[in-house]
Parts: sequence; C-alpha cells; structure tokens
Amino acid sequence: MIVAIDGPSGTGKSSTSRAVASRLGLSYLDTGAQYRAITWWMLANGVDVDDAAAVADQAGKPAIVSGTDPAAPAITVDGVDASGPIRTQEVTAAVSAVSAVPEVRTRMVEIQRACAAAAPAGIVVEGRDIGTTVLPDATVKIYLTASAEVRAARRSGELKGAQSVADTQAALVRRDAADSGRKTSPLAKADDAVEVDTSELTLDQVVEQVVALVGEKRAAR
Ligand SMILES: Nc1ncnc2c1ncn2[C@@H]1O[C@H](COP(=O)(O)OP(=O)(O)OP(=O)(O)O)[C@@H](O)[C@H]1O
Ligand SMILES: Nc1ccn([C@H]2C[C@H](O)[C@@H](COP(=O)(O)O)O2)c(=O)n1
Repeated sequence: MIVAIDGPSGTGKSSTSRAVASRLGLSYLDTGAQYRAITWWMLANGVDVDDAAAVADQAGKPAIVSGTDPAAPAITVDGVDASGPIRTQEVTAAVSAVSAVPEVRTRMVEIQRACAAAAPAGIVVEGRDIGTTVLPDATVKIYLTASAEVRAARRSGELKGAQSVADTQAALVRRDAADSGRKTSPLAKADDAVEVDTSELTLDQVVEQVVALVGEKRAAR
C-alpha cells in the first residue's frame, strides 16, 4: 500500500500524511524534510545555493537518513539530528533553488524509493512529485490544495506572529511558483490523483476522506 500525497506549501500534507499513516499502521516519509536537509547542509558548508553547478557538485556528499515512524518523524544529516535547523527561515528561503538542481533530485528520489521499498506494511509519502515521478505506481494518489489566504493564516498561526500574514502569503506563493516552474519534476498533480481542496475542511475531515479512498482501493483489489 503506497499512498502519495502531493500539493503546494501549507495545504496540510504533513499533518494529513502523519495522521493517515498512524490510522492505517503505515510508515511515513516527509520528502520536503529531505530537500530541506540537503539545503541546510549546503548552507552550513558555504555552498552558494544560487550556483546550480556548485550545488550539483556537492549533492552526493551529505548522508541523509529519514525515520519513517509517523509518531516520531526524524531526519539526520551525517548522523546529526537536523529536525530543528531544517525549519529555519534561512532554509525555507533557499530550499526551492537547491531542490531545482537535477543532481539533487536524482539523489533524493533514490533515497525516497529505497524508503518506500523498505516499509513493511506500506507507506504514506508526501511531497511535490511523488505521484508524478517518485512513485508513479502508488496505490492511491492525493493532491491537496487550499487557497493562499487559508494557507497563510494556518502558517501564521504556527509562526506565532514572527511574520505578518501578508508576508507569509507572499512567501508561500513565491515558493509555489518556483516549485511549479522548475524544469525537473515540478510540483504537479498526477493525472490519476484525486484532488482534495482543504480550505473549508478540518484536518479530521481531510484524514477521513483519504482513509476512505484507501479503503475503496483496498476493497477493489
Ligand atoms: N484541514 C486543516 N484545517 C486547519 N488547519 C490545518 C489543516 N491541515 C493542516 N492544517 C494546519 O496548517 C499548517 C500547515 O500544515 P502542514 O504543515 O501539514 O502543511 P504542508 O502541506 O505539509 O506544508 P509544507 O509544504 O510547507 O511542509 C499546520 O499548522 C497544520 O496544523
Ligand atoms: N517531493 C518534493 C518535496 C519537497 N520539495 C521541495 C520544494 C519545497 O518548497 C521544499 C520544502 O518542502 P516542504 O517542507 O515545504 O514540504 O522542498 C520538492 O522539490 N519535492
């Protein structure tokens, strides 16, 4: 059972994926955390993240390991816990440039497919290109959306006023444009993905919809 959950920033991919994985006894993989981890490593090692050739040259160096327990998502870089540092504004501002580099994507996709293959009961994998590129044969594909206003309000709640809602919204929209506009496996809905607009739904309602879709697929097999 492979569940692919894609969509723009702040649509609820992580919250939904973790809850669905917990409910169904599946593993969970946050691929955005992996792109953040390699970005953090590039910044920490003085690599110019706007120089695609320099990023490509270093892409094979960091060892990135993701935990797949939905109750305790974990990520290490060269054996160091990176779960805090990958969430800084500095990393968020640089991650789209690093993740657009084809050599970075090749490396991450390899790690992601290995995680999925190793999951004992199946896995929920969230990202931007899971249904289109990483796991095109996923059993269930979901594409989450929500209005930019709703996403910015949700994110601002998390940031506790560190950034205005307008600035948060502008940053989300900028990141989505970069992620959708890159050449290599851009953010996109797979043709066979089910689109769920979460703007007017609670997290529980979204989780129920995804669990129901998985149940339908299981019953049909
Ligand atoms: N349906 C929902 N209703 C209300 N709030 C939600 C809903 N889904 C998620 N949230 C909240 O919105 C915020 C963003 O959710 P989450 O981190 O899951 O999104 P994401 O798509 O994984 O974001 P990113 O792509 O930036 O990692 C969180 O604070 C989360 O609690
Ligand atoms: N499959 C993926 C997952 C993520 N990215 C890039 C693009 C995002 O802006 C960034 C951070 O992801 P988030 O933590 O916000 O989910 O990582 C990607 O290119 N492909």
